[in-house]
Amino acid sequence: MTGTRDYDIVVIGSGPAGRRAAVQAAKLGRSALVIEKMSGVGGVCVHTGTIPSKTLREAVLSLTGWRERGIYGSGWRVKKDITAADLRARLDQTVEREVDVLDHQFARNGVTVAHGAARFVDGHHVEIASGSGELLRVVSADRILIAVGTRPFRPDDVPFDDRIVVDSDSILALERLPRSLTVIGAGVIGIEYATIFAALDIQVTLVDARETILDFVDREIIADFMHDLSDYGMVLRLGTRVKSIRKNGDQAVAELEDGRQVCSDMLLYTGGRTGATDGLNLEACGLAADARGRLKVDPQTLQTAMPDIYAAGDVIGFPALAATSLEQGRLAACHAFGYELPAPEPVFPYGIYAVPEISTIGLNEEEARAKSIPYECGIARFRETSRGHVTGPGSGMLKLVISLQTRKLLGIHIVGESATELIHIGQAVLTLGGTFDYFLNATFNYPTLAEAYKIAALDAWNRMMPRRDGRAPL
Ligand SMILES: Cc1cc2nc3c(=O)[nH]c(=O)nc-3n(C[C@H](O)[C@H](O)[C@H](O)COP(=O)(O)OP(=O)(O)OC[C@H]3O[C@@H](n4cnc5c(N)ncnc54)[C@H](O)[C@@H]3O)c2cc1C
Ligand SMILES: NC(=O)c1ccc[n+]([C@@H]2O[C@H](COP(=O)([O-])OP(=O)(O)OC[C@H]3O[C@@H](n4cnc5c(N)ncnc54)[C@H](O)[C@@H]3O)[C@@H](O)[C@H]2O)c1
Repeated sequence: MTGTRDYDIVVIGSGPAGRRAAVQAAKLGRSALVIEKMSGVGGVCVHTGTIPSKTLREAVLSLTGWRERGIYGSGWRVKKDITAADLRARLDQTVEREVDVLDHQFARNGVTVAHGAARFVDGHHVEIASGSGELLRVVSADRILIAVGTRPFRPDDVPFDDRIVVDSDSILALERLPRSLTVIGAGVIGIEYATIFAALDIQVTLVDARETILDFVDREIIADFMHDLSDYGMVLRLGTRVKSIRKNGDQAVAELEDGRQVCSDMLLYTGGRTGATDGLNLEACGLAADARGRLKVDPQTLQTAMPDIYAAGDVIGFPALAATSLEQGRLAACHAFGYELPAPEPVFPYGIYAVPEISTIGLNEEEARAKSIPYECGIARFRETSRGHVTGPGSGMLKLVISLQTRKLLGIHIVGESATELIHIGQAVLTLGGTFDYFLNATFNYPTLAEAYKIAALDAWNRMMPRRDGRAPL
């Protein structure tokens, strides 16, 4: 405790932004209290978002033997009759371990955790209430960080019952595996779940009002990805809005604006998320959220309009990733206690844990063209790497976008096995301002998927090099 207030910082929410901020404050010798309304710490990230969805994906890939199907054939299964209980068992175990690690991290660093819902009394006081609304205590702090995250957007006209019509929270309580699934919303969440369920041989229909999916990703990568989706037999209904969703007995029925109707055993609605600011009584501290419950901050410092109140993580909107939320939490805590950090890297990677994975950083080909930057691309197919043959994943590609003027890497785009890990090799070269010559000259372990970088660099080099016979480059 410093001065007259109870804590140096009170952090509302224990997701990636909140937990990183609290531990950072403690490392700076400050007293920190984390208020969390769920019974376990970790936030949406650990309980309903990142970790559960990635665990489900991993459970599905191991139990179905997905990665070995390229070797043993499409009928290969590690376990026949996979049940919802099989998936939930792995889910519960992973979440429990994550919570344990975080509890221990807080304890080791002297961060106090209070369970209950936080609500502002004024700019330096917060009350904590129990689940039933009973006031437990009021705490004061010099600084407050709002890291309350988001929750699934649930429109009033969608008949959610968390059994047949579910959102990305309630799908995790899955009691049975449906035979058919409709996913409304082909954002990152919708795409990840659609492909995870398709890998279980469940008939999936994916619906989105937009004509195209994942518009921030290089189109050639998406074309490769779409090819895999049609290989699963996934039905795509793009460019059509959902007019109505209803239940008919044990089926969900979605009426589309183009007149078509989709019936399935389960419907997953993933049409975006809303900032969880409504219960915070923001007026009491002089703040207001926008129509989607989000707060505005100074991107350099993460201060809100009230300088002693910071906000970080999904509650401040784009890019709304666990990865970026962690960094924002650290930045906010450092600024709050007088340690100026450089602003976050403007270029950061995206990892989409669909089946197959997609990962991307920097400019894609369409963006390079729109900016009139002269560029060349280098492409490697995973089937060109020996590792691809040894381990099985047949499909996948890595694409480099390279400046023709400077030879610097402008972007890296990957679809396929381990894309979210492989991207970080390219990220290091790109953010350190490296040229693609690094990949031309470096020796790679063999056989590896990372070798795809070298193959892609050679591909670009072949096209950029003047030919001895005077003909145009290949
Ligand atoms: C299905 C899904 C998959 C995802 N996959 C990925 C991924 O693969 N990679 C990635 O980088 N990101 C992913 N994300 C996004 C990632 O989960 C979020 O970016 C991240 O969790 C945001 O962290 P946060 O710190 O803002 O808080 P959150 O994790 O949202 O947690 C906020 C916490 O605040 C608590 N809280 C809210 N209001 C109060 C209150 N009044 N009092 C006390 N506590 C309160 C909540 O109970 C919650 O525990 C995914 C999200 C979803 C939904
Ligand atoms: N791997 C990752 O990094 C990861 C994974 C999951 C989620 N996330 C984060 O979670 C956030 C939320 O993801 P999301 O997928 O819920 O939201 P989103 O806003 O990205 O996507 C929602 C989609 O639903 C569509 N849609 C909405 N209403 C519709 C309707 N009535 N009919 C047809 N289509 C409709 C929209 O066109 C949009 O494509 C993302 O911004 C992302 O940052 C990240």
